[in-house]
Amino acid sequence: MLLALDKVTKSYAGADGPVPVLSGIDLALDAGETLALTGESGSGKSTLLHMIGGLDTPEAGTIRLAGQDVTALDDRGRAALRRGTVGLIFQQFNLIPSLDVAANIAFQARLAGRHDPARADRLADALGLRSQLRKYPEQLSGGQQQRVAIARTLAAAPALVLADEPTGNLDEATAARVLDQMLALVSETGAALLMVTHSAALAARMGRRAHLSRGRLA
Ligand SMILES: Nc1ncnc2c1ncn2[C@@H]1O[C@H](COP(=O)(O)OP(=O)(O)OP(=O)(O)O)[C@@H](O)[C@H]1O
Repeated sequence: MLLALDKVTKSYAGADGPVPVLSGIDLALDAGETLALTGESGSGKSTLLHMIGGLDTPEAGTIRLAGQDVTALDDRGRAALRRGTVGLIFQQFNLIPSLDVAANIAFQARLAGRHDPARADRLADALGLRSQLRKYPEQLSGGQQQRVAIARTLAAAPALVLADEPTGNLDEATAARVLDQMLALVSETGAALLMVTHSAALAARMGRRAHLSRGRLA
């Protein structure tokens, strides 16, 4: 089992006391599996991804990832997890403004000690970034920046890709093509993919689907 969540619970402070967001989430994901996570705006999808990626901590419950208890790690341990095991693709692309596209794509793979120029090239081609490699993030459109962020994560070949609406800035045809690439790469490396999406068409192409509502997964 690559990822196992056991009774993960989280609430945020509200005006009248704590407001529960996640109420005992159980979830298991094997290497190679792909899961679409759907749910209304505000249902807690990003909160769940942040906790799996070690960016936030649950109040109760445990998250085991690649044999480690994420909830028991200190800041350094969680940073190491993000560097080596998890790839995060968020709605904010967090590209490095002083690096060109090629260097942005290679950045995480280098940190993880897994830079493979051939894989980086292949991803740049597959995601339609070949002619953008010497440009800087500010010279790109939102959709191009999003594709660089996706290429950067996949180039590092993480065991688990966590993606929060990774194709939200792309038109339907480009989104479908980018998902093809994500699915091809995770299948090639045996990674698992957990992707938040509002698109039923994209969700239908994932191996499994889970819906988050009222703090619970169904
Ligand atoms: N740091 C925070 N402090 C207080 N409340 C928060 C915080 N982060 C999230 N929330 C609340 O928790 C709930 C879940 O937020 P979250 O961003 O996880 O939802 P989501 O399903 O990802 O939504 P969307 O689809 O709109 O991105 C929301 O009601 C939000 O207001």
